[in-house]
Amino acid sequence: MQLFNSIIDYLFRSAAEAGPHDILKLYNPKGNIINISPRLEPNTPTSCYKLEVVAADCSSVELAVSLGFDLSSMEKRLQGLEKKILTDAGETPAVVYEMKRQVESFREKLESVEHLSWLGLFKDLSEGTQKPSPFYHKTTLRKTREECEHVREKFLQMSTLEVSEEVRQYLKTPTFDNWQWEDAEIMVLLQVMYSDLDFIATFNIEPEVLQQFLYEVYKRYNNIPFHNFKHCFCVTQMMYGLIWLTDLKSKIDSIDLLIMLTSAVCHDLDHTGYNNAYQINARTELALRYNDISPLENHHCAVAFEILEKNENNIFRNLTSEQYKRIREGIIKCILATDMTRHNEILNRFKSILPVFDFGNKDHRDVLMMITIKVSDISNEARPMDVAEPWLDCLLQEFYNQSDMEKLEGLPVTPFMDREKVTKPSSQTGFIGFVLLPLFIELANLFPCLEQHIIDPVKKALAYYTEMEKALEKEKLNRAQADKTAPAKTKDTPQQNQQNTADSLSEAMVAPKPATF
Ligand SMILES: Nc1nc2c(ncn2[C@@H]2O[C@H](COP(=O)(O)O)[C@@H](O)[C@H]2O)c(=O)[nH]1
Ligand SMILES: [Zn+2]
Repeated sequence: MQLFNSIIDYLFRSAAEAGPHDILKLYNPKGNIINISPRLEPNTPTSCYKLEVVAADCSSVELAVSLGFDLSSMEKRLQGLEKKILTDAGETPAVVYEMKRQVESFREKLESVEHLSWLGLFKDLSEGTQKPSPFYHKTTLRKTREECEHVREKFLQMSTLEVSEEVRQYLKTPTFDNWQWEDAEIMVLLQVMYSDLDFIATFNIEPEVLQQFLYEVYKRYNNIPFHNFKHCFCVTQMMYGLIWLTDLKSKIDSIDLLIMLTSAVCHDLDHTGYNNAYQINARTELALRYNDISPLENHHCAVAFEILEKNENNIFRNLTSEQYKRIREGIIKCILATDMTRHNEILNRFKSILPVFDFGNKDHRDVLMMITIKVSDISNEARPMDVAEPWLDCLLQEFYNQSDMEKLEGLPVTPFMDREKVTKPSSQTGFIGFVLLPLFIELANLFPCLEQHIIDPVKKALAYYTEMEKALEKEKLNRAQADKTAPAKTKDTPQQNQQNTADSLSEAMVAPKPATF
């Protein structure tokens, strides 16, 4: 029976992707908690059990240490006391019931997600604001007023300075290194883009209005690892680079270019660090508002137009209503196109028109604009390795945060975000090979000059991560073999393990073989 119970426990843990110390709660169709046991009635599609994972073990040693007492042993003592009183007095006194209620309520508090952060079981919150806690969507997500004011002041001071010709040219290339620039400087660089594409003169955009618009945009990007203001800048800067590299100015009109650049600026406004799958599964306010249809992208777009609604931020305020209508329609199309679930649909549309592509055809231009924002959005790997790799770290940090939260909340865990399944190389080889390159190659089919700028570096990145993946696999095999052949051998220390992996990696990196596509 003991063995049976363990197997059942194991099965439920595996199904829920719960860790060995997580608490599993099983509810019957009426919503009552029931025991997980071999005697459970089979469920049916109309009478489902609900399985909930709570990632805290109230009987764990760590918890007892952090609380200063052991909740489980307290419960046992209470049970013993209750038994004794019952035998002595014949009935359980009210005070015991009250104590039991208090212990139960405390246990419930401990098990709820909101309270795990202060226990420090999952994250050291003293790490500082650079690394947000996994609970950042509930706490530190928004920028503070002081932070915004400080950046605004700096930006306004800097915006009167002349940006050198050297920087202006560098800004037009995909090799641009965003990590060298702080947020106020980034705002100046965005201003330069509007200016050097002649938008200020063509659309009569007052400098103060552009500054106010950029400031509002800055404010509405959150302090999260990846989808932050620096990501907004990188996507916009890649879009800007593509416009120059392909000489789009000579092929399409300024309004389309203005749509493309502004869409990139606004495309992830107020991202909370949790993707659409999470929004939908967690039934967030956004998913409810947008009926599960691209909730994030709809929100980014709505926030953009909310900003533009205010006259003092409205960079399009001197345009005719016809022009405004066209811009609004274009921005909505572009931002909605960044939902990756539409990737194949948009790519296939582009592929079908490529053989007859006509810059004079509005439908063709619309698809091209969607493709360029998509390329810009996922273009980190087209940048030099020392610029791209930190972005991957940021992305994985955000992914892991989401999957941790999904586990805590008992939601389906997004597989490509699971820290137990995804590594840096495994994340990139699949993404580059199946998503990024096929998309980039099609854009380069229309503009062959892009080959050296965006395809070559991406191929290098793929080769790099393919080798890294092989090295990690090799290291894993070596370790498994060593464990098998020398079971009595003392285990490597974490430092030794790290050294072994580093040795395998450097061995593999010396002569990377080009990957095949
Ligand atoms: N594994 C990787 N996934 C990536 C990378 N760059 C982007 N992405 C994924 O695409 C979406 C882009 O859309 P966004 O509008 O949300 O920015 C992003 O969320 C990731 O899921 C990458 O280098 N590797
Ligand atoms: Zn993005």
